[in-house]
Amino acid sequence: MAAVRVTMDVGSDAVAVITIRNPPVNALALPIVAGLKEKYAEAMSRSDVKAIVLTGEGGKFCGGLDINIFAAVQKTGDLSMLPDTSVELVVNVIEDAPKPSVAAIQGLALGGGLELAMGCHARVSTPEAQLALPELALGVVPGMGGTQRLPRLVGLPKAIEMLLLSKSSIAKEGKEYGLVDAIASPEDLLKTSRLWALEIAEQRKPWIISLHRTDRLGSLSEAFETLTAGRQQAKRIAPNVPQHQACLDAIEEGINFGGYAGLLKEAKVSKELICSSTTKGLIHVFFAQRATSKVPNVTDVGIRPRKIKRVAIIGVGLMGSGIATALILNNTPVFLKEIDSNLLQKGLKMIEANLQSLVKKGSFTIEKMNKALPLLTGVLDYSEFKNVDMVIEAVVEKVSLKQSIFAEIEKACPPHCIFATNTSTIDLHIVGEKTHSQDRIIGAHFFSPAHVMPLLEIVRTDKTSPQVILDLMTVGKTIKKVPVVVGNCTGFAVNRTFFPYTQAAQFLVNLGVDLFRIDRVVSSFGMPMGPFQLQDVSGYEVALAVKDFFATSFRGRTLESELVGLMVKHGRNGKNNGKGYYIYERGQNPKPDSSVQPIIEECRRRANVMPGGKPVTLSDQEVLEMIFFPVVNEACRVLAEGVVIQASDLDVASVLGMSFPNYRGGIVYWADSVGSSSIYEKLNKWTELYGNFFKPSPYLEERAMKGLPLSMLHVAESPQMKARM
Ligand SMILES: C[C@H](O)CC(=O)SCCNC(=O)CCNC(=O)[C@H](O)C(C)(C)COP(=O)(O)OP(=O)(O)OC[C@H]1O[C@@H](n2cnc3c(N)ncnc32)[C@H](O)[C@@H]1OP(=O)(O)O
Repeated sequence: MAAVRVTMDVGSDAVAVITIRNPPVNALALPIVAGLKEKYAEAMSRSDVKAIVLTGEGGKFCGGLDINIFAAVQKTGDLSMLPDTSVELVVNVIEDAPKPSVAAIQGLALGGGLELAMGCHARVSTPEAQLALPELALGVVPGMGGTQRLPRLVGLPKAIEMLLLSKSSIAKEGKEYGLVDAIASPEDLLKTSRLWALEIAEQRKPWIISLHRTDRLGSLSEAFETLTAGRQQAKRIAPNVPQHQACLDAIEEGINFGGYAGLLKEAKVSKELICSSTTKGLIHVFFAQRATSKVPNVTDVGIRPRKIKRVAIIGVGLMGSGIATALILNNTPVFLKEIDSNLLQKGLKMIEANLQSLVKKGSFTIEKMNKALPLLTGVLDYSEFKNVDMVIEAVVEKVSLKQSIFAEIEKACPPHCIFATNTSTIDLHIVGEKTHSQDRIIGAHFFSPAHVMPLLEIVRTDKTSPQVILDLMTVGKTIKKVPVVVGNCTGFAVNRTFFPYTQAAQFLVNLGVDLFRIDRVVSSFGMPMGPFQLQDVSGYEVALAVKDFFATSFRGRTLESELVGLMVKHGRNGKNNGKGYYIYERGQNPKPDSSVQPIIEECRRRANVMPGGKPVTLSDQEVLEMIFFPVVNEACRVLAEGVVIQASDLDVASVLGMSFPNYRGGIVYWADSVGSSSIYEKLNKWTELYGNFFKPSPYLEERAMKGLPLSMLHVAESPQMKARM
């Protein structure tokens, strides 16, 4: 029997339980949509069926429409491949049926899954089930009536909040604001749902059609006020993508002309969005992110992750405290080691502050914080290390210090213990040079702030054992990070790819381009902040500490600038001391500081790179390209050297580690949308003008010459290439 199917069981109580079976998340694939129609038709025709309970197999209700359908439509441009799940399925088959349906929700009801449930006449759920309409995060709008039914069930303000932020709720909260009608334990879920469905059929409970409700919408003027606020919020949080405004358009249509008109508008905007470049980028990132968990010779060789019960962290600075926060929040006991009790206390305070800020933001409850804190134990020596399964070293980027720490922990820890380093740049072979445990050495490169940023770059050497890689991937997932496995080189995948980003920006300043204009251009492109504000925020020490590693490793293609050194010399330390390129005042947005201009002038005089001593004139587009094309060029080297397993890993890493705009699909995907030959030509032009920093790599040159995408790692084996040869 095929795994993907819909089944129906009719009980002696005259309730038909219709079950979606499509592991792992019961996505609405085409056979499921067809199966639902078929089983509903059967249930309607059978005289022994009075009511229906709709549910999903394996503890999950439904993860939404099968996103592969979107990918197929985008590939072919054939919109007719999209099933009409809104009117044909939810309205005609479920909502307007002569027999009532109750959704029995467990695990999750996301996107089309929640929309199916909202089309039912009532919803019963287990308390912790996750409910959300995350379609906007995929670049589409809910297409099965979510824009209409959610506001009618939970009220407009809550619906707009859930939609614009793709925010999920757990069912017991959903019950409070009307999304769910009853909560039941997993054991009682079906029993309660069957009873509820029968009671509707027998008119002992109301037969509610959500699409027809208006009681939660408020007055017209209230609704328009909420919509206007929603539109302003959308402009702020999603300025470069269309789906947020489109979603509000569909809601507005429903408020003006009724739910059914709203459904038609929703269907129209859904179709308009699906083949847009931003939606394609977001869907690419969705699948690319899932692909990172498949690592050849690690996840496909039958080994199982070992349990990591206790972790030790060495060095409780900014990174160490962030990593510790992430671990304890996810129930892993942590030993924190520092060299003296002052530093230790400082670190413990930082962790407490991290937790408090998460509570303040509403990400965690005080109870959870109070449960997490006792999982921390501060230590000043290695005596507790005999009981740990993993050590994460997070001290300053100093080779000799790291080497001696690794030699010490080799003696102090049990033989199975994993030795991870959070270095962001140093070659792992060098870090572990003084040990005999090369197979246990691995990079656990977190991004700052480590308890917030989602990427975990897992760096393996040719000696790291698959078991150790798998264990760290599992720890990463446990603490809700996205682990991307990369190879060992200076800067690894992310910092290596992006080192030209800052250098190019500084070079542009030396060429006479306004520093704050550069930041504005880069932010408008979609980065959360420009390169100079980023430098302010991440601290100048980092920039100064890693500069030489890059200069040594990538000799001949780095650009020196004295800007950061001069800033420090003039008493500026970035956000740390409130004075960087910007001024930082408590409770206020950073303001460009015009008094930085003399420092910039001094830097320009020293660099002396302006042609004829005059500032160059560049368009915003040229500024953007001169910053990002060198990054693409380095990404090509990363691909050529096999630092990442597949090009899409670098897309995910750039989005999650550098906040490259996800709707542009990641650095390689974006570069392919620009075209390898155009990037190559521009880089060649700048090489002639400004030198080898811009020189196209052989990988880029080859693809540009052959007109191939950069994401195609193996040219000779590609079918396109063969077809051309
Ligand atoms: C018309 C409608 O309005 C439009 C829609 O419904 S659009 C879809 C809306 N739904 C979503 O956005 C949910 C997307 N999925 C997720 O967020 C997460 O996968 C999840 C929370 C469901 C599960 O997360 P997790 O347990 O970490 O597992 P994860 O690795 O992400 O997914 C497991 C597998 O299910 C697949 N999957 C998850 N949701 C899917 C979906 N909606 N369609 C197709 N495949 C899906 C993943 O691609 C992955 O496949 P793989 O094993 O072959 O790589």
